[in-house]
Amino acid sequence: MPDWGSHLSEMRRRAPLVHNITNYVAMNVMANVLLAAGASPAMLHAVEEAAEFTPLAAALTINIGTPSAPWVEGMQASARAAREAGIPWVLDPVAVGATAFRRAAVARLLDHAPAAIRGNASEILALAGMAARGKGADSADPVAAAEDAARALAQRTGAVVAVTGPVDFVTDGPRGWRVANGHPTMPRVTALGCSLTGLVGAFLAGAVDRAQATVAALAYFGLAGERAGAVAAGPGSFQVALLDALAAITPEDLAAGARVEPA
Ligand SMILES: Nc1ncnc2c1ncn2[C@@H]1O[C@H](COP(=O)(O)OP(=O)(O)O)[C@@H](O)[C@H]1O
Ligand SMILES: Cc1ncsc1CCOP(=O)(O)O
Ligand SMILES: [Mg+2]
Repeated sequence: MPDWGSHLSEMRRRAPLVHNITNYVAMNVMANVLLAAGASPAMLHAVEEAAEFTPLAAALTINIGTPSAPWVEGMQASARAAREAGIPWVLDPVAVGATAFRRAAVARLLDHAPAAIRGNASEILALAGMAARGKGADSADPVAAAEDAARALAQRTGAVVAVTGPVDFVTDGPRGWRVANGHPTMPRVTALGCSLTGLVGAFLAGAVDRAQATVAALAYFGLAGERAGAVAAGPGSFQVALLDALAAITPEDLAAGARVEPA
């Protein structure tokens, strides 16, 4: 079994600058999650500067949570710049099944070869062209229903595909893993999926095995959720406790606490 903790120690050694083009809802918590983990976030989206900034970063994440036409042009330019610079970038297709505008934006972004795609089951099903029961940014499909779609999407795009939920599923096409770490309060706090996408970016910076780095990021975030859930009185204090847990977890904690099985 891989040493999932080694990915955390390597990420903290690099302390990667992660360029995030993300949504209004997630900006603050996503930046705090990255800082608590040991990475360095920068949230920039203006079409006038995004692509100029991307090559300064070790990873890029693109989240379509609150898009508009100028934002989408900045996303496209940064995705192109990341590919040209050989920088891994992660797509978070928030509510991609909800509108034609989101589907068109994502279709263009996939032309720029994301290293990874992280979404909930309804988003991954929709992205793979399957029937999906998403409810805005939330999922109404079980992760298990999206596993085949995730494998097909990974084969089609060459990206690592992570489907998150009660038990996460990660695949690069041929290989697969299930990550059982997590807590039921997590879906009750907004932008934690977005924040996890940022963490995937941080773990992918410099990673050799991008699929295993993605698994490690999901296990780390889920383990932090378990520790937060053990002390929090509700969703409000959960978010604060989650930041504390992310900062406190050591590579040894992750190696011992990761609940990952081959799929
Ligand atoms: N019911 C659940 N039980 C435990 N962990 C969960 C549950 N739902 C989501 N998570 C965890 O919450 C985080 C965010 O995932 P998710 O809610 O699927 O993303 P999104 O917010 O994009 O829909 C992930 O770490 C995932 O494993
Ligand atoms: C509620 C909402 N609306 C547009 S973006 C957003 C946040 C979604 O965050 P997550 O996908 O991590 O739950
Ligand atoms: Mg989401």
